[in-house]
Amino acid sequence: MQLGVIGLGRMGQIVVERCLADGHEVVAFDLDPEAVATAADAGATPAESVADLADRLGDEKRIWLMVPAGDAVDATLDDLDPHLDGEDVVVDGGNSHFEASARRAEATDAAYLDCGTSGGPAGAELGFSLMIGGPEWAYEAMTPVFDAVATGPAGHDRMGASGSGHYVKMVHNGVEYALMQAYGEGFELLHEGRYDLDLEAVARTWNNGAVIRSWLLELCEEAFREEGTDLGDVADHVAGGSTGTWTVQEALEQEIPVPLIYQALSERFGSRAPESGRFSRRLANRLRYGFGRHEVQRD
Ligand SMILES: NC(=O)C1=CN([C@@H]2O[C@H](COP(=O)(O)OP(=O)(O)OC[C@H]3O[C@@H](n4cnc5c(N)ncnc54)[C@H](O)[C@@H]3O)[C@@H](O)[C@H]2O)C=CC1
Ligand SMILES: O=C(CO)[C@H](O)[C@H](O)COP(=O)(O)O
Repeated sequence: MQLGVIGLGRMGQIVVERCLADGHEVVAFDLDPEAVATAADAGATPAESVADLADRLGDEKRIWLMVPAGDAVDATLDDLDPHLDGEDVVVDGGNSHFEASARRAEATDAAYLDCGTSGGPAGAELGFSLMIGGPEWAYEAMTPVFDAVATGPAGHDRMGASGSGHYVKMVHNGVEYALMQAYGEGFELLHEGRYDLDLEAVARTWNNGAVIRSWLLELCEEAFREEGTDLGDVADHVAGGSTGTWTVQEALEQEIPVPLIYQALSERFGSRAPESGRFSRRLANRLRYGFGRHEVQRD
């Protein structure tokens, strides 16, 4: 299949490389010419603009957006819209708000798929987990690409109508916050508690058969191995927070109590006060690098 990819950062380059590796043809565009050159080196056809990318795709265009959520998605769709009709499919693989995705699906002539993407740059080799919302026929049409970008056929599914893919990803991120907070609190107690423990050894032991083993726990093990059992100069400042905020806002609207997710989000906000000093926050800061290659704040 021929696929246009717009947005060639940490995640978009992986979409390009996994599609090329699976035998698909890729046309690539980014505002940053260096990112386009990287995609071209990997085997993609470089495009000079969104319009150029659209021109290089035939009828029944298949386009994947991997730009930052918000204005960049709307700006890209504004440029794409004159080139799209009802036989085309656009996938937004970023972390857009589900209501914005439902609005965009209504507004564009193309079939619009909102695709929550999990696995982060660190999961590039394995492939991603993809949660997709939008028209069934468009999901079917894009399945060869989803097979390539995801871990395989079991790594993606259609969640339901427009918006549902990003809705599921939003809740996924809320769960991610609470899990990070739980590991952070446990390791903080072990770090400050009664025994002089090697936390890498604790994490490694837990990762081998314990009830609480997980990828995030493997990233805890990696963090202690690379930073030391006291996390070295990793600061107690946790960035990010938009998807967790949306999860809490939606839970309030639905009157569903989500105290763990709310608490994890407020811990992030609390970490931004000067000299907050908590170990759990320092581990959360380092884990965001582990799964998302987000910059580690250091003292
Ligand atoms: N990094 C991660 O772990 C994950 C990120 N996401 C989401 O995927 C999306 C992309 O994330 P990253 O690749 O990490 O971001 P990034 O910042 O590494 O890359 C974004 C790319 O989009 C380009 N760009 C920005 N505006 C553009 C425009 N109007 N037209 C063309 N190109 C444009 C930038 O030049 C940059 O190369 C975001 O929505 C993010 O929230 C989703 C899951 C995991
Ligand atoms: O979606 C993700 C992981 O699943 C991305 O890493 C996202 O950037 C996390 O951002 P935040 O910490 O602000 O929620």
